[in-house]
Amino acid sequence: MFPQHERIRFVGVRLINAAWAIRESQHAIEADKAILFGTQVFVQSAKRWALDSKYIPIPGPTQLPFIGRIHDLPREYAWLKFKEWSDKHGPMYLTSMLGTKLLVLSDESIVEDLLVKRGKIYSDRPSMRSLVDSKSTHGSMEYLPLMGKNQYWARQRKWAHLSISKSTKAEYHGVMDYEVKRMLFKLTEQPDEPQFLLEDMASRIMCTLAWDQPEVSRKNTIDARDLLHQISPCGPITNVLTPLWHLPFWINPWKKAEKYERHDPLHAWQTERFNDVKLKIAKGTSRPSWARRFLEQDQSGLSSEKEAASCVGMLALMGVLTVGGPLQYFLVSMVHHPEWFKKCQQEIDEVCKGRMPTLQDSPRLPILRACIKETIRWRPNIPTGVGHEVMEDDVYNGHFIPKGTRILPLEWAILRQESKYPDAWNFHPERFLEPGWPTYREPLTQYPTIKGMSPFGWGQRTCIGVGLTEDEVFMGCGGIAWGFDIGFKYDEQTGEKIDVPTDKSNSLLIIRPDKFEMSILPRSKERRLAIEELWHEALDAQVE
Ligand code: HEM
Repeated sequence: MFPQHERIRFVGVRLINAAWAIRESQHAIEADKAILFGTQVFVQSAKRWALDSKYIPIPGPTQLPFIGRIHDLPREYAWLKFKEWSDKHGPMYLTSMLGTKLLVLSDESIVEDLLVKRGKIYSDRPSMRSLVDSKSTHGSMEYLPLMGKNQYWARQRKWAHLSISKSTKAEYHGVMDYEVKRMLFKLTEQPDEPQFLLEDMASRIMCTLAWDQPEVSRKNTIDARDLLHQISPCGPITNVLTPLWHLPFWINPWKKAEKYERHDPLHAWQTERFNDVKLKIAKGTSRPSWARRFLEQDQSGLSSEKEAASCVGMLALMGVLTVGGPLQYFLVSMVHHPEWFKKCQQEIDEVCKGRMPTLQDSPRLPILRACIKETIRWRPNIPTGVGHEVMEDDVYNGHFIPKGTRILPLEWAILRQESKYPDAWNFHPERFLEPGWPTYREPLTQYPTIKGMSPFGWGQRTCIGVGLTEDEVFMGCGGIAWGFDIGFKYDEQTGEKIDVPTDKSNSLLIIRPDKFEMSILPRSKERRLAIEELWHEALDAQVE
C-alpha cells in the first residue's frame, strides 16, 4: 500500500494532467477550476510529505480517509475505547474524527509538558459544533468554560475567580452549612432519593451563591443537563456528523431546537434571575450573591449587565453536575468498601464527639478526605477530561503537532497510571494516608487534598471551582458519615442482594452513576433527632 500522501499526490498529478487536456479543448473554465484543485492537493501532499520525512510520526490507530476513526468510537463510554487505544498505541497517540486531529494523552508528565509548561499555546478550546459561537470568537460572551483563549475568557475568568474566592471567605460556608443540614434532614424523609437530594443540594448552593435564589435549583439542574447534552459527543448527532450543523437555518432542525428550545429560553431565564437581584437591591431586601457583587461592588471586570448575567448564570450551571458526581460516587465507593465507611465514622466520632463535622474539623479528618480523594480518582466524573486546542504549530520530542489539534488529557487513563497509583483499578484510600505509597504526602492536617488533582484540569484553564468543591464535598460526605449507616438493599421476595453497579453511568462529558438503590438509615434514634434539631435550628436562624 502507498502511504496516504503518496496516493493524494498521485491523484493530484493525474487531475492536473487531465485538466490540461480539457483546457486544450473548449471547457476552459472547468479546466481552470480543476487545475486549481489539483494544485492545492499537490501542495498539501508535498507539505505533508516534507513533514513526514522531517518529524517522527505520532503513533495511533490506522486512519480511514476523511472519517478517521469516527466509525469505531462508541457514543457510549467513549473513554474506555480511548483507554484501549492508549494501551495499544502508548501515552501519546493521534487519531482523527472527520478531519479533526485528536491528540490523546494518558501520561501525567506529557500532559504537564504540553498543557502546563507550554500553556501559552495549549490553552485554547475546540469549538463546540452544536452551540453558536461557543468560543466567543464573535463576542457572544456566554460560555466561560468553552471560550477560546481570548479577551472575553481572560476577563470573565478573572472576575469569576475573584467572586468565588470572595464568597469563600465571607458567606458561602454558611450557605453550605445550611444546605447540608437540609439535605441530611430530607434524607431521613426520603432515604430512597439520595442521588436527587445530593444533586439538588449542589444546585441549591450554586443558585444561592449566584442569585440568592435556592428555590430555582431544579430548573437550574435541568438547564445544566441540557447544556451538557448539547456539547457531549453522545448528544445531538451534529456533534458527530458535524457538516449537518451547517445546513441552512430554515431546513436545520438541530439549529432550530438549539435556538428556540434551549438557548433563548435559558438566556431569558438567567436574565430574569439577574433582574430579580436588581429589584431586591432596590427594595433593600437583597442578600449577598455574585450578581449583587457585580451590581453593587465590582463592575470593573466585565463590559455590561448582559455579560455579567451570562457569567453568573454559567457559574450557577457549572457547579451542579460537576459536584453532584463525587457526592454520588462517594456513596457508591463506600457501600462497596464498608470498612472505609466505618473508619470515616470512627474518625468523625473521635474528633467531633458526636456533633456534625464542620470545615474547621477538616485538618483532623484525613481519612474522610482520603476517601473523597480516592473516590474522585477511582470514579472520575469527567473521564475523558476537557479538551484543549493548540494555537500554533509545535514540535514535541521530535513529533510535529499542527495548529488546531485537539488535546485530550484522558483522565480515565491518567488516574490509572500504575507508577503513580499502584493497584490502580482498586479503591485504596490508604495511598494518601500511609508512607510508602507514591501519592502519600505530609502533613496529614493538609493532605490529602483534591486541590491540584488532575481531574480539575491543567495549566491556564484549570478549574476555578476546586476550592468550593472541596468544601462542599467534605461537608456533604462528612455529614452523611456522621448521620447515617449505609448498606446494600435486599430483594424482599428473593432475599437476594441488590447490586449497586460501579461501572454504569450516562456517557455525557460529565457523568454520574445510574440510578441505584441503597439502604441509608440514621445511625440511631438519637442521631435522627440530632439531624432534625440541627435542621430546625438552621431554619429558625434563616427566618431571623
Ligand atoms: C467535582 C467538581 C468539579 C470538577 C471535576 C471540575 C472539573 C473541571 C475541569 C476538568 C475543567 C477544565 C480544565 C481544563 O480545561 O484543563 C474545569 C473548568 C472550569 N470549572 Fe470546574 N470542576 C468542578 C467544579 C466546579 C465548580 C463548583 C465550579 C464553579 C462554581 C467550576 C467552574 C469552572 C469554570 C468556570 C471552568 C472554566 C475554566 C476556564 O476555562 O478557564 N467547576 N472544571
